[in-house]
Amino acid sequence: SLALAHGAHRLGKRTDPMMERWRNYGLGQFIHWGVYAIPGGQWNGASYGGAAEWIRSWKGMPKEAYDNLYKEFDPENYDPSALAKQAKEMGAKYMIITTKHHDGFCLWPSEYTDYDVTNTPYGKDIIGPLVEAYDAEGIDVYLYFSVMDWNHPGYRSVLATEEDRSAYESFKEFTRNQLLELLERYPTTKGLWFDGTWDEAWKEQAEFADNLATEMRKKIPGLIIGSRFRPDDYGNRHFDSNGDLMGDYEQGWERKLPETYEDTNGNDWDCVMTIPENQWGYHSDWRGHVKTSYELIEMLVKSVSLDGNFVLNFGPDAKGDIRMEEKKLATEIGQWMSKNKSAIYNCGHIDWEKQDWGYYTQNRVTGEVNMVVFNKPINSVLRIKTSSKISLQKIYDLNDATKIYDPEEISQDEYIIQLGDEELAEPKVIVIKYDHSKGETKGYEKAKT
Ligand SMILES: C[C@@H]1N[C@@H](c2nc3ccccc3[nH]2)[C@H](O)[C@@H]1O
Repeated sequence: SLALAHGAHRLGKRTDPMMERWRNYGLGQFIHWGVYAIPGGQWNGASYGGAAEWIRSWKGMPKEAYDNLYKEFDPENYDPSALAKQAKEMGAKYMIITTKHHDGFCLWPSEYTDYDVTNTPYGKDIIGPLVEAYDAEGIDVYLYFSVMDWNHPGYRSVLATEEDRSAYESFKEFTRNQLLELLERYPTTKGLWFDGTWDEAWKEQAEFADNLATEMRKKIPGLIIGSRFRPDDYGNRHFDSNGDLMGDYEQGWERKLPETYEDTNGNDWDCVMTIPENQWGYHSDWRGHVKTSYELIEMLVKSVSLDGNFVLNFGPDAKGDIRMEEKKLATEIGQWMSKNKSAIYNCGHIDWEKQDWGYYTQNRVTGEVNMVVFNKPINSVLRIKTSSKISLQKIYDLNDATKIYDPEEISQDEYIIQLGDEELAEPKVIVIKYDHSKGETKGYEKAKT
């Protein structure tokens, strides 16, 4: 393998308590909020077809107009504790808030730029009260930070000239200052979620990024930083030139999910997901498919079944209100979570053969296996193929203690259980207690073919 000065500094998963806590969250909330919520995807009577937080890049949005929107930022309905309570009700264990998106507008009072909340009619820190409110609800806070910053004069996507390079040095110093400032102001932050690090200019900054990550972890020991921050010595990102993950978890699943455990390379990972097809910031005109609570619950369960966390995005509007569709989904997901959280929190992958009826999650504390059933077969029979040499002790409906399932062994390590006749009204969790006692099997002979 290549000798890298700034590649992966650790092989395999982090095993410290802060990362164990992260690994066991299951469900998180993303919040995308900024001045892009003011136009909300519309300008001059036209609707932007892209992601609302990218409207500045749209030819229908004059840059001058966008860059003055901050003078209108005055979210009179902003209510951090209401947001935190809603997240609690949904069952989120952590929250990621955009401190600064690609446009460079800072939701905290930054010493290093005037393009921040202090120069808006609102005039106050947005981030601080949100951190306090979520901490008070026991929901861990992570800070989203976009390295790409369209507002900073020193920002470059490519370093073509000497002028670019000297300007970019001032941008790097600015970036370091802002990150250290955020950790200083919000020391209960558990980690940083970096974005906007795909530019060629940044891919040349292996040493700078590596040193900055080290410096940030000196300020907050154990700080959790994903794979989207650092480039390696050769400009490779997420995975270094030896194919090793750089960062504490893989941050590559944006609006998509791995299909199999192999797709995860056995790493920790998160999936960040929008409710519409592709809107992170508030867009007043959601086009196309808006996901239902069952679709989102299936994505959550699938993520946990493959050892990942599922982070669902909310985009408050210009006044700071959460739109009706998001409120409804938070409530519906919360209703399911309130009855089935033991199949999500502290759970992860088990290498039993995936079945069509749904997903397995294994509780890392109790060892119990959860069958999360989404698809009831036409014959109401659920097939269970376990790993070898285990014996099933008890199979029961998580939400109906009177419902015990009697497994019928149909071949080596293969069983079936019979569901009742009733239709599934919602994803059903069936719990399997098992142990490794030498299960006596009927000594099935494999067919000789
Ligand atoms: C988490 C998501 N990442 C940002 C983003 N910018 C992109 C540019 C190109 C392709 C995908 C992108 N996602 C989105 O604006 C959102 O913040």
